[in-house]
Amino acid sequence: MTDGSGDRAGLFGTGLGSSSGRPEDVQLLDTTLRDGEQAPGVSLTPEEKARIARALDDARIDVIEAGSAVTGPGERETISRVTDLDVDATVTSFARGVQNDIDLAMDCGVDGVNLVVPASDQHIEDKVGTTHAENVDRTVELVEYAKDHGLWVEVIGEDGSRADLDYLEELMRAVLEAGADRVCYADTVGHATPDRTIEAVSRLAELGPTSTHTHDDLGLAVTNVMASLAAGADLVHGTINGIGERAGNVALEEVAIALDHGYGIETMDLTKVYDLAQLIASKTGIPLAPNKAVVGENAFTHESGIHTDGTLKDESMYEPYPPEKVGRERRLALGKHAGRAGVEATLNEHGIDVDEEDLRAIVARVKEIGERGKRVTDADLLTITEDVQDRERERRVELLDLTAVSGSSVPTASIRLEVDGEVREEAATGTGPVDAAMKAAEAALSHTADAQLESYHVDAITGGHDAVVTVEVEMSRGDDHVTVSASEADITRASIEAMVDAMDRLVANEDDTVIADD
Ligand SMILES: CC(=O)SCCNC(=O)CCNC(=O)[C@H](O)C(C)(C)COP(=O)(O)OP(=O)(O)OC[C@H]1O[C@@H](n2cnc3c(N)ncnc32)[C@H](O)[C@@H]1OP(=O)(O)O
Ligand SMILES: CC(C)C(=O)C(=O)O
Repeated sequence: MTDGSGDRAGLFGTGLGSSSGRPEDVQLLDTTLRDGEQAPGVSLTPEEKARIARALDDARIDVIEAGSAVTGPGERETISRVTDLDVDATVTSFARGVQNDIDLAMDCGVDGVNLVVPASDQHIEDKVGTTHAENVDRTVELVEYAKDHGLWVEVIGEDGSRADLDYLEELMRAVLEAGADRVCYADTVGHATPDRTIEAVSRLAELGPTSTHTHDDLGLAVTNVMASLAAGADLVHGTINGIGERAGNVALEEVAIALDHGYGIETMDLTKVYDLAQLIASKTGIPLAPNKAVVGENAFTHESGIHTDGTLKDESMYEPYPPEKVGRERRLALGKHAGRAGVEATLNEHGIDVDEEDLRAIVARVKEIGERGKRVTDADLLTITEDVQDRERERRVELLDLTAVSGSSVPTASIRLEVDGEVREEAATGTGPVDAAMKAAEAALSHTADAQLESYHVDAITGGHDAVVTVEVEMSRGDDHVTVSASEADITRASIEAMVDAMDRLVANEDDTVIADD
């Protein structure tokens, strides 16, 4: 579907995605394992890099920059693990304008190098301490050396966006003549405007195949990629989730969806994007902002009554593209901005019909809770509805007792539950007391085996080490989903209360035999 602008005539009037000679075939270079890993505090193990590289390859990324071989022996081991995978993508290593960096990259078995040389006066004179002429000569020699060793070579002019453009052009012309496969325009400090980007990239693209490497310091990373493509670049460097130095690199998933949706240009397999984003967030420890485009938790969640009502009438009413396109699902949430349509639809999902009068009362109560700044879970909604309809809730799963022990020995927990009048006891160990308790609860409820924990969130409501925490869980059983929250000073107890409550809600309408012990 290409319905973003409805206009394939072009970006900035240049004809991106049209038949005007601008690239329709755009390739992606993922540098999550190199520039992404340069985000402070991130260090991926060989196993993690291999797993991420495999996932990037499955998502049809064209080039994987697996790291900087010069960094050290540990990094070389991780790069070698990636090259051992024998993926379809071209696997490269960063290398400075130093022969030893190229040799170390080759020792890791890479297909190519991203040869990074200074391009701006500041980088040439003050950082590397060379001259403009010597920089050209040295880079040409290194390109010839790398090509003689059978490598794919991309020459990156570091700080290219602040370079003198005549010099940048001279440098890049020389390296292409020396056999480099492509050159790369680098907005190293994320300083460029789209106009500057178009000016620089169009000059390089006249010389030969040109890549673009943008950073988000001004929030212009995606715009500058689009400007680069419009100016003739045909390969985009970026990272999944936009992680990287300082404010990060351009997020490849944002580039990929913008090209697909806006211009009908296909790049990576978009259906793999969400799983990739989760993998990178969990392995790097850099969480996704809820409002992050494409992969943020809220990207396809609708709370406002007007939006929810519109979405229920036509799914595309408040979405630029369907969530399934990027491997996601649409969700409706309840809170202060809820309206009748959304509340009624959520109740119907739980098999509950309400009349107009009850619905009005339920909506008012939902808004009241929302106004207190609380997320309104399914369990909150069901409790409100029972109250409004004057119905007693008969619990089928109840927590009787919970003990969790942690410290210098292996965390252990034991749990006692009552399920349809029958007492069940289980114990388990885990990575921490919450994990141990959740495992014990899962074991005690294993007769309801098909229930899955879909998500688990913790928020501290008050500050300090005696803070009250709210745990929100989402559980599913077949097609049924339920969200439940519980607040306690004890995080283990809050987790188990939420989980047990969710199970109780999921089996509420089931036949007695479903959770009977066998
Ligand atoms: C914009 C970017 O993302 S660039 C990539 C950043 N990535 C990294 O820095 C990878 C991790 N880095 C490292 O492990 C180390 O910095 C190493 C191994 C590369 C170098 O370590 P050291 O020898 O201790 O040098 P140090 O880190 O202090 O300084 C960097 C050196 O690289 C040189 N250098 C920087 N860029 C380039 C370049 N493009 N070409 C050649 N040399 C360069 C600097 O001039 C400096 O050399 P000097 O010590 O002779 O002045
Ligand atoms: C090494 C280069 C490509 C880089 O990361 C940058 O310029 O930001």
